[in-house]
Amino acid sequence: MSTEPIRDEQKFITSLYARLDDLRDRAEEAVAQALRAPGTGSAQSRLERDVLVAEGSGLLAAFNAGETGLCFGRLVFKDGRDHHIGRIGLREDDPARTPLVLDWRADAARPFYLATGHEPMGLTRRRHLTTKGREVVSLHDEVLDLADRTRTGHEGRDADEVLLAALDAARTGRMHDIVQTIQAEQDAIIRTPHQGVLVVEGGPGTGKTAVALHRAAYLLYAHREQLARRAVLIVGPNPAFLGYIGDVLPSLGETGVLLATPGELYPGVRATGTDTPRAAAVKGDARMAGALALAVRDRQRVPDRDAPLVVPHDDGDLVIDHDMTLDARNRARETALPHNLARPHFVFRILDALAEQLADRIGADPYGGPNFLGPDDVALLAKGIAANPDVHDAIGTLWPELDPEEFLAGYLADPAHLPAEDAAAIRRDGGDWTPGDVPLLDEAAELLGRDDSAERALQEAERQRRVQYAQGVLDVSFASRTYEFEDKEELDEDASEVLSAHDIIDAERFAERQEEADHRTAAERAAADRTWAFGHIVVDEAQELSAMQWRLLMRRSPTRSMTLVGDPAQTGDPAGVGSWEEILAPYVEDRWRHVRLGVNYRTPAEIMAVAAAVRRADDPGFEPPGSVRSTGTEPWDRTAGDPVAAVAEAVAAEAREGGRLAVIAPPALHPALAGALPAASHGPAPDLTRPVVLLDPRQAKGLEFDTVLVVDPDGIRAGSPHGVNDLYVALTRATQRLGIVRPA
Ligand SMILES: Nc1ncnc2c1ncn2[C@@H]1O[C@H](COP(=O)(O)OP(=O)(O)OP(=O)(O)O)[C@@H](O)[C@H]1O
Repeated sequence: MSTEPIRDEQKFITSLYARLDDLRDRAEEAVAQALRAPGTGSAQSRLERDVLVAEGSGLLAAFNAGETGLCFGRLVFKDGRDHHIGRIGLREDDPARTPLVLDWRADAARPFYLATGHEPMGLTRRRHLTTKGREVVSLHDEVLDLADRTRTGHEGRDADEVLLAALDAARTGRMHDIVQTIQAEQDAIIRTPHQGVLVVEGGPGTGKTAVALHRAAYLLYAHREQLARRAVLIVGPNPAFLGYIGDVLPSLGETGVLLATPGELYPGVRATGTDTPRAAAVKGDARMAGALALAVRDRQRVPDRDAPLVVPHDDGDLVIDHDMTLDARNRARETALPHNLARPHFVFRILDALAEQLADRIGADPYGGPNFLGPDDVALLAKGIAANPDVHDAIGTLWPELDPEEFLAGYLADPAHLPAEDAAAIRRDGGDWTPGDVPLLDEAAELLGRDDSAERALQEAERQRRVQYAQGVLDVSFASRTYEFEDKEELDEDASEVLSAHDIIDAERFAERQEEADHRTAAERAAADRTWAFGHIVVDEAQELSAMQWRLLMRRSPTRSMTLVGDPAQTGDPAGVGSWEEILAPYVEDRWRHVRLGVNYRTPAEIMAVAAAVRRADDPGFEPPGSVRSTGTEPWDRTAGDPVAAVAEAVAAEAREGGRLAVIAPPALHPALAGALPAASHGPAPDLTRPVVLLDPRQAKGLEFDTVLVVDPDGIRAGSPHGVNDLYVALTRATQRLGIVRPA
């Protein structure tokens, strides 16, 4: 094998890193200088500093991402074009700003993922470069033009060699990006236009999570301005999963993303409680929306005919009676505003009616003539009544101002408008909020509304002033841009300055940053704002979400720009919704796209056969996704009188193989197993980077390990209404070896 091509590539890679170092130094210096600058303390100087810091920080994140695997591919075209492909794009420091390496997301990089012998897309050769640190360790060439007789000695026998090496690599407890080996079917999904709802379905290990994350990175690249402002939200099933996937986007240079579990989507509330499966199912059901709406109406009361409210007043008692309240309530409800926003209508109506009542009494002509009081007198009376705190207290008992948390706590203590057994399942007096309560709090917040009109008007006027100001500063910055960061289609010169200040920050966001106190990114601000509208939402394990959680998420996505990935065969949550049609019809009818991934990249064929047999017991026609590889290692299956001791023994034996190992067992066995496996990480947020972790099947969702031991499969299956799905999930987590331990 010739070493010359490796030497040549090494020379190129070394020069590329020199360029990266140079750009990084400059960006670092720009940030440091901006922060050091004394400034005048004026709004103008603060804005200028923020432009520089934002620009420098965005570039630094991308440059740091480039440190590992900066360049991993090369495309040689028949027409003489020759491009290197990398994690980020960089340009030469010359007047022509010659592209050095293309961003993997650029259109020109697509043949790297799509070209085949049948459809070479103009390529003669595609090269995969494998690097370790800054050193080129191997090359793998694919010749796509059979007429091309040049040979480098690095032509592989098998085009999938690079992919298989990636799939076979030992796991680290953290998901890695797949930019070097994205498959054609995955590439198409990653680059699907961002408008509308895209559902990505596929069995275990088909790369749904990987594809969803790369799609987020692609959309941030293709629509940077819009998405940097509105932020991208990624929803995953539990904190361990979010930790597992948390490195992928930063490794692609993207940081403007908020990762959250569904239980974290109501700012200010930490859902630390747990619901019974029955309570979770009731709370997740769409009927809860109706029940809560009725419960809010219950708080809009009318006194009985024979029990009006009487408020003593200087000019005689004020009587708030049935008819007066009913009329005020109807008027307020007719506004169709949320409870707290309709409240002023109710209040004014009652105050008017009371003023009339008093006027009728005081100014009545005993001889039946017109009232003695003129409009000014009545207005004065009304003013007096409006200033009377007792009147407001009385009105408050009829139409109180309500806070979502207080309201929901009250509702859960005595749940109304539900069948008795459902109400009993969710009844709770006090205690911690649960993930199932979060969408109910959000629903309550929607139904109640917050009367912040005065506050908003003031803020808006101030914001407009700042936006105008910021636009001026940005225009100055745009005119004097200095960076050569290549980020887009190489031929599209105008679009190549994507990471200049204009793209990282626009006038609106920038103006917001002008407030000294608020230097947060869009993602940070989104995390704190219940009414935030995200630019795009990715939902992983989407089959787990309840109807109520969907209502919450759809409110966060008014444009319905969403990527939903999931597998109905893996549904574990008792509140999970049955079909995509059922989930989506209320929001987008049938206007959504559905794509499937059909190849299992994780689980070897031997393990998949065992997992599929479990499902076939209930569903003989069940077809799992085909595994891309087999390892020749058959799973083992043991019955043991002392399953805990058997697991400890098996863990010790498997440890010799190295890599990461997970013991997946029903929660009831965890205390005993944790005792027998002192080195295992376990609990609500296990450390997945440890060599051994102990998980229950729900925690294992979305994760993968070199070796998996499934303990008491029958117990897992019997453990919940979706037990068979939980077992299927547990059995499909291994990339190399699977063992099963059954209690005798
Ligand atoms: N094109 C690819 N190149 C390299 N690795 C890949 C590729 N596609 C998927 N993988 C790997 O396959 C494994 C499974 O991918 P992923 O977790 O995204 O699957 P999934 O469909 O979300 O699985 P599940 O539904 O079981 O959680 C991961 O290790 C992922 O990195």
